[in-house]
Amino acid sequence: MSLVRCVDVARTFGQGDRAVVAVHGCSCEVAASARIAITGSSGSGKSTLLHLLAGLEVPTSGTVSWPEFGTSLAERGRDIAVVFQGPSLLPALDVLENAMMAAVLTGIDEAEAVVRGLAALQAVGISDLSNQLPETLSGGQAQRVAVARALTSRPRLLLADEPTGQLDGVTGRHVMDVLLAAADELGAALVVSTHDPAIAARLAEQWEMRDGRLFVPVRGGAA
Ligand SMILES: Nc1ncnc2c1ncn2[C@@H]1O[C@H](COP(=O)(O)OP(=O)(O)OP(=O)(O)O)[C@@H](O)[C@H]1O
Repeated sequence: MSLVRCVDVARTFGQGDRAVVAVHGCSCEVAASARIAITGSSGSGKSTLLHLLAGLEVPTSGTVSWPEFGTSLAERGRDIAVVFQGPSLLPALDVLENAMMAAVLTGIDEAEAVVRGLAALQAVGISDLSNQLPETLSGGQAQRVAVARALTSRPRLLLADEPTGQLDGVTGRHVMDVLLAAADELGAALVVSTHDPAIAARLAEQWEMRDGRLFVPVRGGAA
């Protein structure tokens, strides 16, 4: 069962002489139980591919489909969660409100969203920070809130863009522990883009982006 199917997908930014082809003719599928690392150097197209898988970028050509999810953005929003690269917390909301946000936006009532938010903050190890504002958090703490937020909608597809990129080794490993445990508990697919070979090695499949082209190893064989 595939959650996402990309067929000959390309994404170009800009036009004419300034056009940058971030992703070239990429075909791939994400299975329901997948654990995938997308590796590659800076600028190779990892974030663009992740955003295409999430439906946050529209392909310039080719098709992206989500056979198991609804066709509307709202329906997909219930099943797909993204941990973004870089700061993504809303500064006026406290940690719990930020964590609840994904659940609230998918129509979960507030009392249930609070329960889910607190459970997610506990899972990432920062429930004691619930009432603090993002400006008081370290980078590692903020990233854990971003992970907690992604969990509160109980997604079936969890996409994380360099979730450990700004973190020290210990904190990064803990964030990966949380993502892997959450994916197992939710029964979700997990796709993580990363520069870090040690992080990539924790996922069952390694996909590589090189200059916008995707290389997916053949199962049980050579790349
Ligand atoms: N919105 C945009 N407008 C113009 N160019 C873009 C845009 N987004 C990405 N690009 C370009 O597309 C290419 C791929 O970028 P992308 O961010 O997907 O790579 P990446 O592998 O995720 O890089 P990094 O590891 O540094 O985050 C780069 O040349 C980048 O400059």
